[in-house]
Amino acid sequence: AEFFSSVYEMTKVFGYEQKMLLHMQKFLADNQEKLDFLKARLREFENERNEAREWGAAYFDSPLNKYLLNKRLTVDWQRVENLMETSTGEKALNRLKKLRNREIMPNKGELNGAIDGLLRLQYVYRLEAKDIARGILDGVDYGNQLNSELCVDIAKLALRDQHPRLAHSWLIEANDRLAEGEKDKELKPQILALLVQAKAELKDFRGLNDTYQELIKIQPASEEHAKNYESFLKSLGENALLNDSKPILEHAPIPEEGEPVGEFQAFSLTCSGHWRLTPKEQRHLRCGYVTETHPFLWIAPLKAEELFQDPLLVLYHDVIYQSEIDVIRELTKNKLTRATITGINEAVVSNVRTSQFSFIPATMHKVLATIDQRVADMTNMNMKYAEDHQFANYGIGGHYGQHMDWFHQTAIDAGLVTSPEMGNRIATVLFYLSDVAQGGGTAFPQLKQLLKPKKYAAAFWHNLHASGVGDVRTQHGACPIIAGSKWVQNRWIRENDQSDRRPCEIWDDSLVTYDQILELNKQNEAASKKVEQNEYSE
Ligand SMILES: O=C(O)CCC(=O)C(=O)O
Ligand SMILES: [Fe+2]
Repeated sequence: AEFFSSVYEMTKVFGYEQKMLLHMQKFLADNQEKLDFLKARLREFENERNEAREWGAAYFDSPLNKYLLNKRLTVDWQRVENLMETSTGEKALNRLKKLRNREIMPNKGELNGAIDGLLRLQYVYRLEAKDIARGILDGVDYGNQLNSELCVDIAKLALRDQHPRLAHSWLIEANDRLAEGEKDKELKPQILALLVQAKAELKDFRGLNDTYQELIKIQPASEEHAKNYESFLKSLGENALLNDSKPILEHAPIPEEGEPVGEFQAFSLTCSGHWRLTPKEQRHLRCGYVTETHPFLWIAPLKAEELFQDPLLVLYHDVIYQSEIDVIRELTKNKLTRATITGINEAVVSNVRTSQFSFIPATMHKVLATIDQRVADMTNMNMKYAEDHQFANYGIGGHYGQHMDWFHQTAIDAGLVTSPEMGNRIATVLFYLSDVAQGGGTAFPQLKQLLKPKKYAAAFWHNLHASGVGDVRTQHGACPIIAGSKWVQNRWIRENDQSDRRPCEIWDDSLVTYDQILELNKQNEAASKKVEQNEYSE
């Protein structure tokens, strides 16, 4: 059902839960009625016995009493037994079960998916477990509390997904949140055992030892713990620095200028706003009205905001209307499916892209054709070779990791690209069909740009160099949603028939220095001379 990847699905499920509540109420009412009846019988029987006791031995002298006792022990008790035997509220229970077994309902795997989403939010936005457990997400208080058991569940997944820092912070939180009751007494050794594991991965050997000692104090007989500890000591070998104590930070420090940074890390730093352009770097960027591309624009100019010049990245404001969005919502109703990414041999469902999407051809509705005319005005491109309109909805925690929109040759060769004859994706127009309450921006790590979704706006960028080579600087992704629901529309424009719109060049404009371009020209000249010579020699 993949319900966690879309708020749209989540509202449906939420509606079903309302019905489940009603069935549970019915179940309770039926059972209450039964219990009330049984209680009344119990009191009746007790009264009769008390009366008998008052009579003493004389009780059995009365033939009437004999009869009453017999009647009770046969018919009345039989009735009670029968009633006790029947399962009450079965109908309500079956209805409840049926609802929960619906396709759309979340399953255990999706519970993990929801925790994954939460961990992603924590990692990307550098949130603290302490705050999340109190219901505070990036400064906004949602007022819910996570108990110790839930914190342990989250920690387990964090450990499994190689986030020992996050696991560590969730375990500390779980420990702080232990309550008095029996249930939480069982949790304590579990928490300590997991802490030992996390501390081992974080190489906090001193802390590990201390935690282990605490663990065997409350669970001395556990062979499993002892075995884990043994094998851990062995793996450390000679160099076990058991006195090494390390303060454990919940998040890795922000990398310094020039330090190597992983791609997902760079994407995350852009999402969280830690990577951004300085005012000086942005000084040459302009905002303005665009009127040149179509005479109609003299009446209704486009509002353009330049975000980057090379590669070109522009944000257009107010380029789609509520009436159009209403049509789109109607067109995509019940058509969304879990998004996939292009894998090695096939499209695959992946945690890298958790959203729901649908492709709709422009011929489906005249509104889509109108939008395309506007896209042509915005981009000065020929829309004849554009893909179908793609609509996507992201739920809480939903995201799309860093990627390039253009196709790698390997994907084309493997036959994974639809209509490869239309060429590569020369440009993208990404419409924002909703605002997003918190998070959910579009991040371009290489350009240090974070676009906050703004309803009715659209981002436009070139994916390819003028030579047709894919431009790696256009790498981007959808940051995870903290709160709200995000709707976007993608227009992917292909290379075909654009030569009069964006003339191609033989050099690759990723070669930023002029010297490099001259060098490439020289090579090209030499190569073409060689071709000429070959032609003459034939
Ligand atoms: O939703 C976003 O912000 C970006 C989506 C995206 O990059 C894509 O669908 O290719
Ligand atoms: Fe994209």
